[in-house]
Amino acid sequence: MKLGRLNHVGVATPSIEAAIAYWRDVMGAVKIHEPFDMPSQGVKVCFVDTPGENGTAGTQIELIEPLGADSPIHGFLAKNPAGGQHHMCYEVPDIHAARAEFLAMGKKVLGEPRIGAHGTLIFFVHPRDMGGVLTEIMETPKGDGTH
Ligand SMILES: CC[C@H](C(=O)O)C(=O)SCCNC(=O)CCNC(=O)[C@H](O)C(C)(C)COP(=O)(O)OP(=O)(O)OC[C@H]1O[C@@H](n2cnc3c(N)ncnc32)[C@H](O)[C@@H]1OP(=O)(O)O
Ligand SMILES: [Co+2]
Repeated sequence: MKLGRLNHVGVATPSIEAAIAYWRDVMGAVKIHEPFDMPSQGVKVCFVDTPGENGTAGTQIELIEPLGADSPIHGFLAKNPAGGQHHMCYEVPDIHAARAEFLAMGKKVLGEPRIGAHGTLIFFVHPRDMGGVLTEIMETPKGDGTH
């Protein structure tokens, strides 16, 4: 595996609306994208841009709020009612090769690759096998790399 770009840090929240106010008013975020629902993934999502180097796109904060009774983040918020750092997402050039590598290392890969919030294939690796950090792997978006 070759460590790729940190695409986003996932932050779970009970309220994206309240989290937007925090990132705007406390943290001074200047680019907060429109929230959108991902029913297939059981979350509402909102991306907050952080500044990159020399005009390049920086890493994003991915705010996620439960959507529906089966949301995979209900358990996390039950343990962390105020929300908190939920996952880290790294880019790879080939999602299928990356998945095979994690499986070969005996890591618990969660489910099959599926379309994530940036419209490319993603998968997750269980925190128990990743130093306690829920890890998302996503295929690098094609195109100019803007969000
Ligand atoms: C896909 C759209 C978007 C994108 O970027 O494209 C997203 O990122 S959406 C993000 C939300 N979706 C997911 O997180 C899917 C993958 N997650 C899961 O399948 C579950 O959350 C899972 C299996 C990691 C945990 O499920 P659950 O909380 O129901 O299980 P447990 O409560 O039994 O937890 C087991 C064990 O893991 C610890 N845990 C749970 N969540 C996290 C976490 N986010 N970070 C670190 N550790 C976590 C939990 O404390 C338990 O530990 P233990 O020591 O066994 O008590
Ligand atoms: Co994510």
